[in-house]
Amino acid sequence: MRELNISIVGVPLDYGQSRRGVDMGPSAIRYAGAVERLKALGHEVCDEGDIQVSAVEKKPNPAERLKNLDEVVEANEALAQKVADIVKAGRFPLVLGGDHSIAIGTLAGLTQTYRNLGVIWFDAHADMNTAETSPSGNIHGMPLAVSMGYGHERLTTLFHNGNFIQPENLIIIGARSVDPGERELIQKLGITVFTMHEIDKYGMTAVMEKTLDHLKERAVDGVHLSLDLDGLDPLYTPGVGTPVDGGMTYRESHLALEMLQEAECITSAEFVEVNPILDEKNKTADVAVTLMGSLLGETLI
Ligand SMILES: NC(=[NH2+])NCCC[C@H](N)C(=O)O
Ligand SMILES: [Mn+2]
Ligand SMILES: [Mn+2]
Repeated sequence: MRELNISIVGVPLDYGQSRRGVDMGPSAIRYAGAVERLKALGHEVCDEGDIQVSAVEKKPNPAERLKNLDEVVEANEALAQKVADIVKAGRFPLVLGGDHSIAIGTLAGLTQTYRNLGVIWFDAHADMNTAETSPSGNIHGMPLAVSMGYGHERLTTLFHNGNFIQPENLIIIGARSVDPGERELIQKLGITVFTMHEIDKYGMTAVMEKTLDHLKERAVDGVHLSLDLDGLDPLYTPGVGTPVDGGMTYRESHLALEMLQEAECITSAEFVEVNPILDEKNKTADVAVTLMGSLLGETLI
C-alpha cells in the first residue's frame, strides 16, 4: 500500500445551495474519526483546519441568477490557494465539504500543477449547469461546467491559469438526475457518464475497469476523486440536501473505491454534501469516513 502524506482541509461552505447545515459537514466528518482512521492505515496525516468562510445572512434575491456568488468565489479562491500549496509541498489533498461548489476551488488549485488531470465524479447529479441552464441558481450544480471553462466568468477565472479540465479526462459515475442543459453539454463535449443504468447493467466491477482503462489511455498526470455523498442511495446516506432515489449501494461504492486503491491512481480527493442537520445520527459522515478508508488502503482482511 502507498503510504501518503495527507493534508486535510475543511470547507464549511453552504452558500452553493439553499439549505443550511452542510457547512457543518467538515465537523461531522472529523467527529466520525477521519484523522484516526487514516493514521491507523499508516499514513502521515496533518489536519490543516478549515478555510475561512464569511458569515453573511443568506437572502433570497430573485434578480440574482447565481445565489451567493460573492461568498462562493471568496471561499473557493482561498481553497484553491490552499490546495495548490499542498500539492506543491508533495502532499495529498483531502478536502472535506461543504457543498459541491467547493470543487471549483479544489480543481482550480490542482490544475496549477497537474496539466492533464483525470477527474472521477461520483454523484447522483452531473453538476454541469451554467447560469443559463440551472433550474435553481445553486452553484453546487455547476462545478464541473466551470472546471471545463463553461459558466460565469467570475467562477471560470477564479485562481486560474487557463488550464481547464479536458472533457475527455472526466468520468461521471452514478448519475440519475440530469437537467436538460446538462444533457446537451454532456453530448456536445462527449463526456463519459456511467449512469445507474450502466452500473445496473454491467456491474460496478466493469464500470470501474472501464474507468481505469479510459484514464490510462488518456495518459493523465493525476486523478482527482470528487465524491458527492448523494451518489449513494439515500438509504445509506440520508444526510444530503438533494437526495435522489435509486443510487449506488454501500457495497458498490466501497468496491469502486477499493478498486481505485488497488490501481494506486488517485492523487487527491474530496468528500462533499454531508449535512448533519438532515442526517440520522451522523450516519452519512460515518459512511464518508468508511469510504475514505477503502480509498486509502483499508481491506476487509
Ligand atoms: N452537488 C449537488 N448535490 N448538486 C445538485 C444539483 C441539482 C440540480 N441539477 C441543480 O442544478 O440545481
Ligand atoms: Mn449530487
Ligand atoms: Mn454534486
